[in-house]
Amino acid sequence: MTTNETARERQVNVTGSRTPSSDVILTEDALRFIGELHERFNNRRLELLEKRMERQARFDAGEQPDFLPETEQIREGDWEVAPIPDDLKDRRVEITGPVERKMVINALNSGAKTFMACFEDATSPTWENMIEGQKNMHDAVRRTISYTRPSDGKEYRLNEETAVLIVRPRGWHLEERHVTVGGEPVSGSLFDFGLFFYHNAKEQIARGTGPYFYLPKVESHLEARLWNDVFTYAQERLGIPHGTIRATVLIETILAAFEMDEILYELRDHAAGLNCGRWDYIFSFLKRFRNQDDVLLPDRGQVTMTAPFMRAYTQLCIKTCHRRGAMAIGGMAAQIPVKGDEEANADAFSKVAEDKRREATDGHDGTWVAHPGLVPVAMNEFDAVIGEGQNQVDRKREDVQVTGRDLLQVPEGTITEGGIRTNINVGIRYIAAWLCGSGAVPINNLMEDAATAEISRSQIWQWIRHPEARLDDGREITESLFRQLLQEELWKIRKSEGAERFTEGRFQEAADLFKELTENDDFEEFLTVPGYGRLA
Ligand SMILES: CC(=O)SCCNC(=O)CCNC(=O)[C@H](O)C(C)(C)COP(=O)(O)OP(=O)(O)OC[C@H]1O[C@@H](n2cnc3c(N)ncnc32)[C@H](O)[C@@H]1OP(=O)(O)O
Ligand SMILES: O=CC(=O)O
Ligand SMILES: [Mg+2]
Repeated sequence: MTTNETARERQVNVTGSRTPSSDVILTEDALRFIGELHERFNNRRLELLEKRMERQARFDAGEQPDFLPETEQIREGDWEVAPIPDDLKDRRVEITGPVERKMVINALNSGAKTFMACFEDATSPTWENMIEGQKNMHDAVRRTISYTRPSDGKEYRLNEETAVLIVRPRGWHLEERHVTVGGEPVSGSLFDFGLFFYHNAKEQIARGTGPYFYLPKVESHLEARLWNDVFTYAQERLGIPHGTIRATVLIETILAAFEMDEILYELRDHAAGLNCGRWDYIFSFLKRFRNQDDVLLPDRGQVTMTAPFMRAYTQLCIKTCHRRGAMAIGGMAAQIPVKGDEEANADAFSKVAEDKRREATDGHDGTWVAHPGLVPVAMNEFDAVIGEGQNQVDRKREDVQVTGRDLLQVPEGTITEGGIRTNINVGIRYIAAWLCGSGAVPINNLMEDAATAEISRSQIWQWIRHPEARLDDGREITESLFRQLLQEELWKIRKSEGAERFTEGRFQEAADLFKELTENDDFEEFLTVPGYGRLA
C-alpha cells in the first residue's frame, strides 16, 4: 500500500489497565496513529517473520547462507547514506539501559555522548514498564524529567549537558497484546516506535536534535525496507521532512551480517550506522545453525570477541559502514563495576578497557557501556584513538577482506559441567528477574539481559541434541543430566535466596520455563515470546 492510500480504519482497543501516565501517552490521536501503522504494515511484518521460518527450514536441511546474488549491484555500487546529523557525528561512548525513570536520568547525565534507551532486551515488557517508559522518554525530551529516590529522598534532575537520546523499540517478533486493532495484537516495534515518534519527534526537532532509533534483531534487507517504509509514512503523516529520522541498525543476527550493505542501502535516507550487537549475534549463530552437525559452540565464556568469526563480522561491519559514510558502533562488554572487591573491580575495568581498545583500534566510531562507571574507561580508549576528531569514518579499512566462510567459522573450545551449570543458574536467575519486571540485571558481576539469557538456554538445547556434544571429561550431555543439574542449581538458588524470596522472585516459574524451552524439540525462536504470556 502506498502512503497515499487510505487504510481501513478498525477499532483500536486498549485492554491494558490504567497506569499513572496512560492518559498522557495513550491519547486518542496517538492510538489512531498506532492503528494506522498497524493497518499499513502489520501484514508485511507477519510475512517477514514467516520468511525467517522458511529460511530456517533451509538451514535445517544443511544450506549455508551467502552474500545474495540478486543484490550484487548494491554491494558493488558507489553510494552513501545521507549525511550524518551533527549531534550523531561523535558517538564514541554510548550508554545503554532500560527506560526506568531514575536510570534514564542517570544515563543522560553519565557523560556518555549518547544514550540508547531500551524498550527491548534491557526492559521486561510489562504493560506498566512500556507506558511509563514512554512517559519517561516524553519528559526526558522536554527536560522536565525528575525523580526522588524513596529510600533517602535523593533528588534526580538533568544536567545542563546531556547525552543525545536514541530509542530502541522492540524487535519485529514481539507483540504488544494490550492494544489490539480489529482484535489483532499490535506489533511491539510499531507500538514503541509509533508512540515515541508521535509524542516527541517535533519537540526533538525544535530542540535541535531529532528522532533517532536503534533497530534490533533485523535479519534481512527486506526487514530493513519495512522499517524504512514505516519511517517514510510516519514522517509524511506528521508533516516532518523525509530523512529526519535516523536509525542505527544492530547487526546482531548472522543473516544480517551477509546483508550489511543492503540494509544500509534500504535505509539510506534514514540510516546513521550499524552496531555490532555481539550477544544476540552469538545467539543467532547458534539458533540458525542449531541443527547442522558441523556447528557446535563451546561454553559461553569461551566464545569471545577474538574468536575468528567474531573478528570477521566486526571488521566487515566497520569496512561496510565507512565505505557508505555511516558510523560503525561497537558492542557491549559484559563486565560491570564490582562493589566491595577492589581486585575484582580492577579486573573488570581492565577487561572492559581491553575490549574498547580493540574496538577503537579496529576503527569503530564508538562503543556501548552498560554502566555509568564505565563511561570514563571507554572514553579513555576512544579518546586515545579518535583524539580531537569526531569519528573514524575516514578510515576505510580497505585492507579488510572477509569471505562468507570467515563469517561462518565455528569457534573452538570445550563444553564443561561448569559451563552447563552457569547457563542454567544464570538463565533461571535472569528469567525470574524478567518475570518480576526487570530486563537487565547483574548476575555474578556481569550484565545479563535477554540476549545473554538466550545464549544460555539455546546452548543447552543444542548440546543435548548434537551427536558429537560431549563434556570435556567425555560424558554425554543427556536430558537426564540436564534435569539433574537443573534441580541442583535450583536448590542452590533456593538456599541462597531463602524460601520467601524464592517464591516472590518467581524462581520456580523461571526454572519451569527454562526446562520447557530446553526440553521442547521445537526450538522457540525467542524466550521472550512464551515468557510474555507469563508476565502478567
Ligand atoms: C546485549 C545488549 O542488548 S546490551 C544492552 C542492554 N543492556 C543494558 O542496557 C544493561 C544496562 N545496565 C544495567 O541495567 C545495569 O548497569 C545493571 C542492571 C547491569 C547493573 O545495575 P545496578 O546493579 O543497579 O548497578 P549499580 O548498583 O552499580 O548502580 C549504581 C548506580 O548507577 C546507575 N546505573 C547503573 N547502570 C546504569 C545504566 N545503564 N544507565 C543508567 N544508570 C545506571 C544505577 O541506577 C545506580 O544509580 P544510583 O546510585 O543513583 O542509585
Ligand atoms: O543488543 C546487543 C547485543 O549484543 O545483543
Ligand atoms: Mg541485542
